[in-house]
Amino acid sequence: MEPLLAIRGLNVRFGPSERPVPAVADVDLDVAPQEIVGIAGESGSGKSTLCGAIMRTLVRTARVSGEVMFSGRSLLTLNDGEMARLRGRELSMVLQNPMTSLDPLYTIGNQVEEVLRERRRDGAGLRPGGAIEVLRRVHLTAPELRVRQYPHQLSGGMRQRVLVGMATAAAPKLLIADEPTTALDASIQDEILILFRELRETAGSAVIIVTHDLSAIRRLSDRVVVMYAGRIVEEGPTGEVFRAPRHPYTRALLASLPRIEGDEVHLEPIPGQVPDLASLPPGCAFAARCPVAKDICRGQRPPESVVADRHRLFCWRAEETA
Ligand SMILES: Nc1ncnc2c1ncn2[C@@H]1O[C@H](COP(=O)(O)OP(=O)(O)OP(=O)(O)O)[C@@H](O)[C@H]1O
Repeated sequence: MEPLLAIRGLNVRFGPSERPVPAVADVDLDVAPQEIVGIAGESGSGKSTLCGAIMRTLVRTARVSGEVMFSGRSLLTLNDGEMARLRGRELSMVLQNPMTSLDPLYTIGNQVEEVLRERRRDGAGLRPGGAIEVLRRVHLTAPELRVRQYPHQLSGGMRQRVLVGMATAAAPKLLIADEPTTALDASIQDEILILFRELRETAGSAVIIVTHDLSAIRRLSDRVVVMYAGRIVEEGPTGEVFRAPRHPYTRALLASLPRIEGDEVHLEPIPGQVPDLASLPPGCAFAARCPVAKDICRGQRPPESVVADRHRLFCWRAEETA
């Protein structure tokens, strides 16, 4: 099947060209229509930068090169007007902080209606019911009241529901959700994640979800992409990667999840620190922390190994980790 999103050779660099910070390096990634892809990795691994490059929100702060094909169009070369038309319609983003994504001066109803108006302008046949119906679909309580309220009158969980509702109403081909539940209570996180699944069912959307919460990725996504120091280190079907992770970094990341055995909680933090992107070693960026690294890992960048259908990793020890 033709991918909905096809990224090739994507590089994003911040900072001066003499001392660039390669926040995303040589990323190739496909997302199929209606697929849910989870992106995992420690803080600073380039997850948000990757999303920003797709949405083209970094053009003024970073140097972006490579190719991002979305639904047959090259996003990095579209003009600003064309990109603005895609955003919020075919391509939507839900961010961590729902307060900054909603306008404090307009009621919730006004803001949802605006999305619906744009859709009608695009000729979309919408179900009747308007904003109240949109809010009901994301299980917001008392939607008749909420449409008359302002963002500050809602809790964080309610605001995030509103944003997911607006994204659902826009029925984008691709929704990018960057840490969409981090600011929320644990009890609400699951409900928001379920909404992303519903978005796929009802609107046929594909979803890229970035999160520190590996268990959310396990429950929600079809495929998982693990990033380290700006590069993809492993990518594969979620069940397979969680059952049998191949990259030593993926293994370490999964081992760092809390495990409950009897009355005890076990977790093994990953020793060492994330490297400074401005002065990366020549080989594998994880080598300094890797329990199975050998000389070649420190000297040369590992090649891609395809270990199963759509399951690949970048590791000199790929054969031994089977
Ligand atoms: N505007 C910027 N200018 C300079 N460096 C930046 C900028 N934005 C991000 N970076 C750097 O790029 C690297 C990747 O950051 P990014 O936010 O993409 O990581 P992340 O994996 O999303 O982290 P987190 O999980 O904490 O959100 C970091 O080292 C960060 O310091």
